[in-house]
Amino acid sequence: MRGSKMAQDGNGVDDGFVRLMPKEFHATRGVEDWSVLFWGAHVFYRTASFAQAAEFMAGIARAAALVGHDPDVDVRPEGVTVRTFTRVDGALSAVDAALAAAVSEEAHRLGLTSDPTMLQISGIAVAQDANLDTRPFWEAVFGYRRVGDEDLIDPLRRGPHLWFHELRNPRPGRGRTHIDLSVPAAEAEKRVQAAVAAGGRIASSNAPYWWTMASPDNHGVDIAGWADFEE
Ligand SMILES: C[C@H](O)[C@H](O)[C@H]1CNC2=NC(N)=NC(=O)C2=N1
Repeated sequence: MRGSKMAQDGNGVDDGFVRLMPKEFHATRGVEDWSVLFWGAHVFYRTASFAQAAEFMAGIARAAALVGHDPDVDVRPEGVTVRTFTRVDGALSAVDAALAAAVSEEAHRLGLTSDPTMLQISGIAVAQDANLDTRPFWEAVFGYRRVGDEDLIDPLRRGPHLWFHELRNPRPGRGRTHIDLSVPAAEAEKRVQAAVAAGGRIASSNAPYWWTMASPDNHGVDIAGWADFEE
């Protein structure tokens, strides 16, 4: 599958850890609230206030200290998003499952509930001619760093990543860049249907792994659920 992004794109980086595939991650007890998207395992818990989000943040910090692995955390008054990964390309290991379970325990202690419909990772896919390398330009413009041969990422993992792929046959009516959206597997098709209801079109379907969508004026968006089922 084209989608074995994370497997292939450890990109020669063998950090000597035992990779936990998404299917194995999901088989771990206590991580039921989590989804595996591009760049790691993610969860979103709703909070009633910023103060409650901060209280949860303190619990997350305790969980991280206990497990010995630090997550990325996005704190908003509406809720808290947590991401864990082991390798820079988002590949997981057992420690991510342990941290995920510990974070969920803290959330449940506070009575928080997760909402997977709030999870998504967006990226910009840039097509380039086979013998052209435009990565240095994009690296300079964004101030991004390389991960493997195909991706550039925000060093603090905030903005969308850039993915470089070869421009295959010219595709009139579709530009040289498209948007990638990685969502929980259970959300992908709903998102496709919502996009169609809003005037979009399915240009090609690789259901349930990914759909290539076109906006009413032919901008491309790929909606991907595959990261959540990789075995
Ligand atoms: C829809 C499809 O899953 C996406 O276009 C994938 C394909 N493979 C990919 N591979 C890499 N390395 N980065 C990506 O962002 C990416 N996106």
